Amino acid sequence: MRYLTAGESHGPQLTAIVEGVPAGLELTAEHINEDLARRQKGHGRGRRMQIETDRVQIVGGVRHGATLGSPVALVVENKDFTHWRNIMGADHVDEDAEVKRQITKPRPGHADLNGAIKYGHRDMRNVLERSSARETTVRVATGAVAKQILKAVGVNIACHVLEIGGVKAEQTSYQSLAELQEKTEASPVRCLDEEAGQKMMKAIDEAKENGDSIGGVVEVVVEGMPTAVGSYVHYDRKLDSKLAAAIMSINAFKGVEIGVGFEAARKPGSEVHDEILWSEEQGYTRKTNNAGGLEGGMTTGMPIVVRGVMKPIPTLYKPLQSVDIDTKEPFAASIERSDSCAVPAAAVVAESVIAWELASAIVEQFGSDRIDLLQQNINEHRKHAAQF
Ligand SMILES: Cc1cc2nc3c(=O)[nH]c(=O)nc-3n(C[C@H](O)[C@H](O)[C@H](O)COP(=O)(O)O)c2cc1C
Ligand SMILES: C=C(O[C@@H]1CC(C(=O)O)=C[C@@H](OP(=O)(O)O)[C@H]1O)C(=O)O
Repeated sequence: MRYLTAGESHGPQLTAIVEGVPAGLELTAEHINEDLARRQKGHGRGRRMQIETDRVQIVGGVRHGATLGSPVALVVENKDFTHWRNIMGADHVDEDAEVKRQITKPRPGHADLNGAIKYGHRDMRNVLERSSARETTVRVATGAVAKQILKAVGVNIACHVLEIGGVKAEQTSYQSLAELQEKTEASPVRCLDEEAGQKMMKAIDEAKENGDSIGGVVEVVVEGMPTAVGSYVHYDRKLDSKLAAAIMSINAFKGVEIGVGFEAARKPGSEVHDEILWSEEQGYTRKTNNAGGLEGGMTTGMPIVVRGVMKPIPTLYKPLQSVDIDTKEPFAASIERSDSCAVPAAAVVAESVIAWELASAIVEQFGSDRIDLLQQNINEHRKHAAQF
């Protein structure tokens, strides 16, 4: 499967075209809207989220709640566009100098300066409109399609927040993914540990009061993946490399860990590698899951555990120093609105991009035209792996 997205943050809409979705998959706007709403939530979001109520329009590839096998086209409208119609000039040319006023002051931590140099834009609005994380809206929509594929083959996925601004969740254990989902959905910071969640909210409020911003760590957990999905034979077919790239593709994400991740550097091999067990009922299992469900670029059948670190939001009310590209004079940027922390929202984005990679790997390995054949192939594969 593959997809492309198009659209600017303050343009009329975001669009995604998703190709290779098997025919016969149950898919409605409701499935997607649920995740779009989850992405909008979270303590620390700015005023833009009060303007938008993200809803998808499925404009291709689906009839009467099921996919056709043709490209699935998804649209999410930017309500804020009504305020930006003239500035964006998406459908007309406006010669009014005030309307076309250029952004010549690059914001540290954003794509502004590098993007302007790369594409030769003297007006950095031409960069920031597309580099904005507004695009994650349609990536969550494509992730919701992927989640329908995962659901059809018995794979469940959830996300939660482990850390914000140095406040760590102490209590991170849960009985089931359903419990994890339910509890974190009720938390304003998507954190399982209520007490830590309160402290995280306080940290966000304090950062905001100080004109600052904070980042954090999110975790995605996946259960029910068949064993031996992915490959070890080529760098670009290793599933762990695809998951890492997916996390790193999210705006503001600066690091990724799978399983024990960086902790592996501080432990001996005997405490890192997951010993192999076999039983009549369960087939092959592992004593531990330090590998986070991946070995040799393939799934082990144990839960997949991926974490990502998000840097603090770069646009600050407390201005950072930069240089005007026209005058070359230094200036301290002031801003109108921004999120002060988007870690809870970014957790949903992380869940979506991981869902996409896993569903793609499944479709690639087990066939792609019809969801019923895909289900049959996976059932066969599960039997093969258990009896192996
Ligand atoms: C859900 C989400 C919301 C974000 N909101 C903002 C924001 O309001 N203000 C801002 O400056 N950056 C925000 N960012 C981060 C920037 O988009 C990001 O730092 C920027 O595009 C530069 O990319 P890089 O940090 O990956 O290098 C957000 C990121 C995500 C994932
Ligand atoms: C619009 C979203 O996030 C935006 C991401 C973003 C950025 O620079 O990445 C900047 C802000 O946009 P604005 O400048 O319009 O307030 C956020 O609101 C969204 O998540 O849907």
